[in-house]
Amino acid sequence: MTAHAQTASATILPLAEPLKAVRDTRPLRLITCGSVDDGKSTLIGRLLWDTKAVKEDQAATLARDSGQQNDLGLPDFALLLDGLQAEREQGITIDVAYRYFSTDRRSFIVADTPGHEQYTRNMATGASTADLAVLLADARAGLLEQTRRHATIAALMGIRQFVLAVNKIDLVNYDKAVFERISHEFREFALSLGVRQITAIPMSALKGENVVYPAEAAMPWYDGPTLIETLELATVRSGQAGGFRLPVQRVSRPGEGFRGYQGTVAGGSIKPGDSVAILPSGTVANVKQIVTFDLVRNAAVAGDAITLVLDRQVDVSRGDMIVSIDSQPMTGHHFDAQLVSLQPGGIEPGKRYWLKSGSRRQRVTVEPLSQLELATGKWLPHASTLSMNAIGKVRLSFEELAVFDPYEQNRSTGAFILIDPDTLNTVAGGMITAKRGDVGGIHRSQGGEGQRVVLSLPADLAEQIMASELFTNRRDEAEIRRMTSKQAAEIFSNAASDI
Ligand SMILES: Nc1nc2c(ncn2[C@@H]2O[C@H](COP(=O)(O)OP(=O)(O)OP(=O)(O)O)[C@@H](O)[C@H]2O)c(=O)[nH]1
Repeated sequence: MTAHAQTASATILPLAEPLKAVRDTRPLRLITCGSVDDGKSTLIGRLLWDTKAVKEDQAATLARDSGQQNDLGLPDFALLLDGLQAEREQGITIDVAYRYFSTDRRSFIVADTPGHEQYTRNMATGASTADLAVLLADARAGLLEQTRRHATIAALMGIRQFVLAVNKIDLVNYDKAVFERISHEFREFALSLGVRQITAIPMSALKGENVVYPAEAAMPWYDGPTLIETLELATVRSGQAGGFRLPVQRVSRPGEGFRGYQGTVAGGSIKPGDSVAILPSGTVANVKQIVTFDLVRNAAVAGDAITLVLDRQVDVSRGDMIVSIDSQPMTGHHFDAQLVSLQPGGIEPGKRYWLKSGSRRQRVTVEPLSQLELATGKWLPHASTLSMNAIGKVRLSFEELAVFDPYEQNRSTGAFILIDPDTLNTVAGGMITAKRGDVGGIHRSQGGEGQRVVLSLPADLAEQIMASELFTNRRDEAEIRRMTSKQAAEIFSNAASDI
C-alpha cells in the first residue's frame, strides 16, 4: 500500500493515552558465550528443560536419543538445540540461534553463539542486541583467551551486566577455592572492561545445579542466586531513551501534496507538532502527521515503522536522519570508534571502505590507533593493520558529513559495519565511541607542519573557522564537534583571541 493510499483510508484515532503508557512487555535478551566445550549448549538446553520450555514430544525424543550417551544417567541437554545436527556433522556450531523461554516473572530470548574463534562475528551479532552476557568457564580450565575475547566484545557492544557461570563444578568436587579463584580473576578482568555488574555462579549445567534449581546440598558454601534468579532481576535496556531518531529509508511521493519520509524509529519518540532537524543539512521543520501502515497516529516510539509528514517542503533523501531538535546526534567528518575486524585480510589503514549504519552508506577511511591485547586487557599502540578478530580503537574519516550517536547512548545510530568495496565482504563491525562535548575548545598538538586542530563549535561556525584555520596555518587536518550554542559561544569568545 502506498503512503498516499494510507492517508486516504487512514482512521484518525482519538488516542487518549500516550503510547508510553503501554505496558513494557519486553523480554530480557541474553547471550551465552565462552570457549568450545565449556558447556553452552548444555546450559541452554538445561534452561529450556527446567523452565519447561521443552515440549513433550521433544522431551521424548531427547530421552530416546540421549539414552545411552550419558554416564550420569541424565539426558544430554545439548541435544535440544536445533543447530546440533549441523554441529554433529561439522564438529562446530555454525550460526547465532535465538531461543525463547520464560518463568512466571519474565520471558527471555537467548542468543546461542559458537565458541570457535572464527565465529567471533556471530558472537558480535548476538551481543549487539543483548542486555546481559552469560560467560561460561570450565571449572577445570579456568579463564581461557576465548572467554576473555567474548567478554571484551560483549563489553564493547555495550553489555553492562555479566554473569560468570563457573561450569562443570561437579568435575572439581564442588571445590569452593576453584570457584573463588576463577571468579576473582574474571571480576578483575571485567572491571578493566568497565563492567561493574558481575554475578559469579558455581554451576553444573549437566546436573542442573544453580541453573534453575539451587544446589545447597552439593555446594553448602554458596548462598548466592541461581542463574534464573539473576536473569529475572536483571535490567532490560531501554531502547527508547535519548532523542528522536529516524534514519530515512525511503522518501514517499505517491501524488500531489503528499510527501512522507519512511523508516523505523531508532530512538526516542515523536508526536505531531514536535520540531525536528534533518541531518546532516540541519534544516528544521515541524511534524505534521505520523502515519503507520494502517493508522494516523498521535505518537511513535523506537521500533515503530512510520511515515513522517512535515509541515513544509524540505530537502530530505534516503540516508538522512530526522532527529529531535533539542537532542541532536553528533555531526562531523571524524569519529572515534572501536571495532572488531572480521575478515582474514584485516583492516588496511588508508583504504577506502563503505561504512553502513542503518540506511546510510558512506565512504570512509580507517586509521587504527590501538589494539586490545586480550591476555592483559591493555590497549597497545598500533600502527599497521588490524588482523582478523583483532579488537581495535580507530579514527574514522568521512568525505561527507556523517551523523552518529555514541553507541553507549543509541545502539542503532551508534553502530556500523564496514564493507570492502572490492569484495563486498563485511570486514568489521563497530561502534562509535566519541561523545558529544568530550573535547572542549580548541586543542592543538605541538609541532609545525601537519598539526591537528580540534574545534568544538556548532558545525556551521566551525566549518568557517576550520576553512580559514587550514588555509592560513596550512594545517592538514581539522575536526568539528557539535555542541550547544551556549558552550560554543563561550569557547568561541576564548578561541577567537587564541587563533
Ligand atoms: N560433568 C559435567 N559435564 C558437562 C557440564 N556441562 C557440560 N558438560 C559436558 O561437556 C561437554 C561439552 O558441552 P557442550 O554443551 O556441548 O559445550 P559447548 O560449549 O556448547 O560446545 P560448543 O557448542 O562446541 O562450543 C558435553 O559432553 C557435556 O555433556 C557440567 O556441568 N558437568
